[in-house]
Amino acid sequence: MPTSVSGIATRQLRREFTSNDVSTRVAVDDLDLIVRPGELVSILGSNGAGKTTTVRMLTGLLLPTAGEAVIEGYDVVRERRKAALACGSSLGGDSGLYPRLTALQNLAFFGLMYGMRGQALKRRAAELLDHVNLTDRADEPVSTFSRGMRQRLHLARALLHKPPVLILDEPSAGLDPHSAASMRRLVRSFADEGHSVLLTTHDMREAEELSSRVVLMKDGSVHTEATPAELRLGAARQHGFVVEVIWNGSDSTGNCSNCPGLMDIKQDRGVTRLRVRDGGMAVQWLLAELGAQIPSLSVSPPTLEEVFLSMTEVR
Ligand SMILES: Nc1ncnc2c1ncn2[C@@H]1O[C@H](COP(=O)(O)OP(=O)(O)OP(=O)(O)O)[C@@H](O)[C@H]1O
Repeated sequence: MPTSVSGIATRQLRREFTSNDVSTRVAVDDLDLIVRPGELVSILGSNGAGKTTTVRMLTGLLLPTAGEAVIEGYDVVRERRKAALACGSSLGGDSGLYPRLTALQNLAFFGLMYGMRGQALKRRAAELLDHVNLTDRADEPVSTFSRGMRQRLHLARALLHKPPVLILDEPSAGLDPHSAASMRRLVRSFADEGHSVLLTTHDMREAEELSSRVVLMKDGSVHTEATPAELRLGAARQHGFVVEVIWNGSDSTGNCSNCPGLMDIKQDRGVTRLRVRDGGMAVQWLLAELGAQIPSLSVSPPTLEEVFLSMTEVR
C-alpha cells in the first residue's frame, strides 16, 4: 500500500477470532476501505457485521490477523505510535478518561500527551468543552458524569489536537437529541475542514445527514458502498418511490387505483401511501385527477433505513 496515502486506507484487512482452539470466526474479512481527507464515511451493519472490530484494528487496540491498514500513511501495526498520534478516536465505554480527574484536567492531561502546551491548550480545551456543552461541569470529576456526558467528553478528547483522522464508534449512542445534534454539527464541520472522519452507527438518519459515503458491512466485508442519495435512488429503481397524500375532507384513496406505475397502496392513520415506479409521473396524475382534494403531497425514494432493511434481510 502506498505510504503517501492521506486519511484511512485498508487493504485485505482481516481479523479472525479462535475460541477453544477449535472454531474460527472471521470478524473482518479482507476489508478494503478508503476514507479521504474531507470525507465523512459511516459504516453501517447489523450486530456482529464487524464494525467495532474494524475500528479497534484501526486504532491499534486489536492486531489484524492479516492485511494492512494505514492512517495518514502510517501502518497501524508497524508504526503504531505515529498512526495513533495522527488519529483521534472515541470508542465509547469507560476506558480513555480518568474518572477522578475533572473534565478540564482530563483534557489538559491528554493535550500534554499530544504535545500541546500553555494558552493554546487552555483555549482549545475551553472551546471544546463549550462545543460539547460541558463548560458548567468543567471542574467536576468525570466519575460524577452521566453516560452521555462521558460520551461528549470522549469526543472533545478525540478532537483536542485537531488530528487529521477521526474515528468514532457509535458516537450518538446514549446522547439526548440536543447533544446528538451538536455532536453531528461538530463532527461534520471537522470533516468540512478537510479531516477524514470514519464513524460507525446504527442511526440511519444520522448516517444520511452526515455521510459523504456510506459503507454497508455484512459478514465482515463491504456489501455496498455509495452516497446516501445513490443508495436511496438505487433502492427506488428496485422498490419504487413513496408518494404520501393527505386528503382534503373526504378520503379519496379508492380513486388512486388507476395511478400510473402503481405498485402498492396503503392507508395509515389518515395518510395514503402509494408506492409507484415513477414519482414524477404519479404526482402529475394525482394533481390532474384529484388535485382539488389534495392539500399536501410528497414524493421520496425509500429512506436509508428501508434500504438497510432490504439489504440486510435474513432470507
Ligand atoms: N473478542 C472476541 N472474541 C471472539 N469473537 C469476537 C470478539 N470480538 C468480536 N467477536 C465476533 O466478531 C464478530 C464481529 O463483531 P463486532 O463487534 O465487530 O461487530 P459489530 O458490527 O460492531 O456489532 P454491533 O453492531 O453489535 O456492535 C461477531 O461475530 C463477534 O461475536
